[in-house]
Amino acid sequence: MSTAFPPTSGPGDRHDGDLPDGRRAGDRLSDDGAPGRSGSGTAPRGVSADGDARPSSPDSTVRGGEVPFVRAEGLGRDHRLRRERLTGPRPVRTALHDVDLDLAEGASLGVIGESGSGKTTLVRLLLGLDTPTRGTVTVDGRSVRRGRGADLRWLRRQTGIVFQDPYASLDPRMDVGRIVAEPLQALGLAGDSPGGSVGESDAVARVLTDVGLEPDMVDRYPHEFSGGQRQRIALARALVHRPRLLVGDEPLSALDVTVRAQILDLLQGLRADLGLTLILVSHDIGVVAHLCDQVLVLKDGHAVESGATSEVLAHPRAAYTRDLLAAVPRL
Ligand SMILES: Nc1ncnc2c1ncn2[C@@H]1O[C@H](COP(=O)(O)OP(=O)(O)OP(=O)(O)O)[C@@H](O)[C@H]1O
Repeated sequence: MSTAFPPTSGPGDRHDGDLPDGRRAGDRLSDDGAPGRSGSGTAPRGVSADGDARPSSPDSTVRGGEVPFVRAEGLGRDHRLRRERLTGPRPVRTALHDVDLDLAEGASLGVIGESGSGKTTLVRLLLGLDTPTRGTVTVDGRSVRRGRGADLRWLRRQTGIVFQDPYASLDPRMDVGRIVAEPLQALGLAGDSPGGSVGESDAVARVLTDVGLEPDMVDRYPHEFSGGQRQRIALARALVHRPRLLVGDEPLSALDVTVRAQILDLLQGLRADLGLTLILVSHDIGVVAHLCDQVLVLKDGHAVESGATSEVLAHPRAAYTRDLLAAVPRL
């Protein structure tokens, strides 16, 4: 089903510019964006405190609210592997099995599971960075489709992404001002672009302040910053165009414990202040418990459990979830 919710419109939908798709976690981020929030997005709907979750079930859903901002239906991804012999069929590895997911605007979803369970695959499909073998994705009621003639600028404008490695994700040749402004330029939102309307230096100064950095850091280069500061820069870049959806693929795991706590608090504050919808991929169940009101547990590409985080953590139904929780020394 390609669900057609009335798409909200806003200033972000009126600009041109895009970046190529097909990136993997760790790629430089410059392909997101939305310069303002759409009308209905200003008051995040979110999920209720108890998460409005449906009963957990295999390959089931995270039902976050009445109108899903992000919806995946029957989402699956197979990879054809190389033949071991010249004859015979090419074996298939299924990275994701038919996952359904609904997430209301303003809600936060943690995607957890062991390495290789399909977390990054799911996120890449949701963001239109990879093409599903099966199923559909809609964001804000619009179909996320790749391929010839596809134009995902509208999605880039609504999305910010933060990756794991704050060292690899920042271009060492660019100063902070250029790094953070990159999405505005790439999406044609900066005032000096045709049709662009966002004052670049003001937007950069504002978002640097939002993430706890000084606006006068714009002339400095990534190597002059600590890991935590770099992740703040990456966060500033992800948010400079005021996206509605923030996606973090292990954004804290490369940081040491103290810095991790600071960035965790920062993310929590930003999410509330900016009314962001959050999808967070993390190995760290403690991080998910802190930040996310919904959780989806993946195992071997299957959604084995989903629901309100408090409920899933307190009463895990799937044996796999219980094992994951047991593997955490203390939440
Ligand atoms: N291009 C590809 N070709 C073949 N197999 C792939 C490809 N991309 C991913 N896979 C496989 O799909 C499965 C899911 O991978 P994915 O990267 O989504 O896992 P993950 O949960 O994000 O892992 P990690 O936590 O280690 O990042 C893995 O078995 C992986 O080897």
